[in-house]
Amino acid sequence: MSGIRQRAIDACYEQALKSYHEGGLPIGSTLTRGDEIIAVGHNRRVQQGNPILHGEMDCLQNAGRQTSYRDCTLYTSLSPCMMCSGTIVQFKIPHVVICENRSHLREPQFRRERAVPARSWRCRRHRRRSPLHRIDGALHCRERRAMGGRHRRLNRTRLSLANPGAARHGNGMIIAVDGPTASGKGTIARALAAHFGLPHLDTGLLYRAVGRQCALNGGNPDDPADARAACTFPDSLLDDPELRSEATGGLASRVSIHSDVRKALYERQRSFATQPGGAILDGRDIGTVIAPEADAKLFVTASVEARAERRHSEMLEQDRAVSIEDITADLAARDKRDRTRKDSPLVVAEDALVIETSGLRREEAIAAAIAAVDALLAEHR
Ligand SMILES: Nc1ncnc2c1ncn2[C@@H]1O[C@H](COP(=O)(O)OP(=O)(O)OP(=O)(O)O)[C@@H](O)[C@H]1O
Ligand SMILES: Nc1ccn([C@H]2C[C@H](O)[C@@H](COP(=O)(O)O)O2)c(=O)n1
Repeated sequence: MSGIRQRAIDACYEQALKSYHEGGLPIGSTLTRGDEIIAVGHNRRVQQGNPILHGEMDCLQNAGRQTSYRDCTLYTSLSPCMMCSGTIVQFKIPHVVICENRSHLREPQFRRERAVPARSWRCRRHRRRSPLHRIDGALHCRERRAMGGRHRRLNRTRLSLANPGAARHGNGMIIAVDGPTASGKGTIARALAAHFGLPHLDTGLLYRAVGRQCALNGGNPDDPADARAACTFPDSLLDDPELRSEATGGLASRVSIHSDVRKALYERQRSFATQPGGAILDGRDIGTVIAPEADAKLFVTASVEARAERRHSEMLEQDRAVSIEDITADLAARDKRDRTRKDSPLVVAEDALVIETSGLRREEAIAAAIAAVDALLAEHR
């Protein structure tokens, strides 16, 4: 990454941290021209009791009047709000670099429509483009994760400071999404995470990693000792595309019946759920075992037929020929195993809202889930 970009991103972070230490919201911003940092600023809404002093506004104010912003780049530690996006358009700032927007993605459409190029990041080694992290420059995935990670940690802190509802447990808002295979819980959980600005964990992936590791070890997933031994899988396995396959889903369902496996994975899920700033997790036992104190619990479900249809379409898209009958039989077997196992079976938590998605399009299911969470949070207030 070029020197100025690195310095500007570092300056955003330092400004965000400064605000945090002043008791404010940790959001920082930097304005650059060529190789020079013209100004820095940070959110001072709390410190000054000024509702419009966002990080970007503070930075632009500190820069003073500029005859033109044509050759400027505005860096911001978090996705700019409508007011700041409007100012960016008004000042004709041609480039915006968003250091981290997984925690909170705001007004991307507004900026796109008005042709403000928020630069997307591309891995210098894999040439993959990331739609989420918008740290510009030639970064390798790992460097990007480290850069975005520290901004994300601060941004999560921002959520608990900015959203009093989210601080109900002094630990941030927890949303639990449970449901059977292919019910759409992952789709809903990811959309809720973007909407509420929360980090998300797909807990099924952890069980899939155990199942896969067990197979790689040449173990038997039905044997408790073999399954337990597979719990020490390396983190890199979580990136293995094979984890998403139906075969691994079946292995995951088999290893997940063993209490030792569930115990081994408990702490990882629990600490994700209780991290400062809150979290959203999807799985089978989030609302009942992992985070029974969750602020909002959803149980997402759909008929076996609808779920089999969805899986079938997914597979056709991937050019994989499997009959719908085979998929239906596999789903039914996994449902039975997940619902009837002794330890932490898939059940609807008493205080969960059920969302039946069979007749709902994706967007409708997401809208229903957002409305349900809003209703559950309103109940708590
Ligand atoms: N309401 C919906 N209508 C149609 N298709 C949907 C709907 N919700 C999700 N899908 C599609 O169904 C498939 C399964 O959805 P998703 O991965 O969200 O389910 P899941 O419950 O998280 O599955 P898994 O148990 O494998 O983690 C995906 O291809 C998704 O795009
Ligand atoms: N919290 C969880 C998450 C998953 N499992 C098991 C049961 C599932 O069949 C399997 C794969 O999950 P998926 O990726 O399809 O959501 O993992 C569980 O027991 N508890």
